[in-house]
Amino acid sequence: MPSTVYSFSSTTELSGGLNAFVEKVSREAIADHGAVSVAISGGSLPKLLSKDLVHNKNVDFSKWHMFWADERCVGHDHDDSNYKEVKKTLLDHVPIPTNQIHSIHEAYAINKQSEKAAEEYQQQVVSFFGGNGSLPRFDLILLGMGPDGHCCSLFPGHPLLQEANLLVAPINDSPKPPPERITLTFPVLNHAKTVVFVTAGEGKQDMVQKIIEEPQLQLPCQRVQPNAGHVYWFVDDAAAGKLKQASYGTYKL
Ligand SMILES: O=C1O[C@H](COP(=O)(O)O)[C@@H](O)[C@H](O)[C@H]1O
Repeated sequence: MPSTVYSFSSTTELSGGLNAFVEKVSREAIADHGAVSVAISGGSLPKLLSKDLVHNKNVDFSKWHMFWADERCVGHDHDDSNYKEVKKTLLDHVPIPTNQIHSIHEAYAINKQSEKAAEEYQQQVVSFFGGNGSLPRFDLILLGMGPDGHCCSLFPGHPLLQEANLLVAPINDSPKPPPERITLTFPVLNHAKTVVFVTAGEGKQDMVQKIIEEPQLQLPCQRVQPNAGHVYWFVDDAAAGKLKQASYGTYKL
């Protein structure tokens, strides 16, 4: 099924729409199974997500379980840390219980032991979802889009795009620094209930156009196609600047 694209006149409007959408996903997940499993990536996303969400009293954050869609092998207080950015923008302001925040093993990350970090993180994912052999099904995966079309730490042309067994994979040659990282893999992304890409700014408009209107390119973001879920794009008008009008609509609750 094609993804749904919502474009907003500004990043302020985008954050407002995303806030309303996340509130709805959270409410539905809690009504269905009493908890919300969320995976989030880094970059520009955490700030766009958190602007209004941190003030939203209709979201029951006590039921949230936070995971990272990808993480860099650095300490939690390093400026490259996706954990640090999410902590600063979101976790420091909302009441998610600390034992429901699933971050990368810091010692492995500091020592750039990406294989061990990925293995340990996969174990955290399996422990939460249950290790009965079935794939984890996240309620919500929030992703950014790199200007080259990457998502998580899944880069164009990289062998990790073919990874079919691991849930969490190490990478030691990320073309975007730092080179050592861990990432959720496509089997996990494509088993999620809801995946939301969030991207803004004119610098992203060429890639947004390619991803939405040229599916044959098979860029990493285009390979996110949950088999029983849906992909949404939340973009501002600057990022949507090269899309045909027919490719997007305006989000209304
Ligand atoms: O390296 C990364 O980049 C992407 C995109 O970041 P953005 O700043 O262009 O939004 C991000 O989604 C990913 O988590 C991160 O590790």
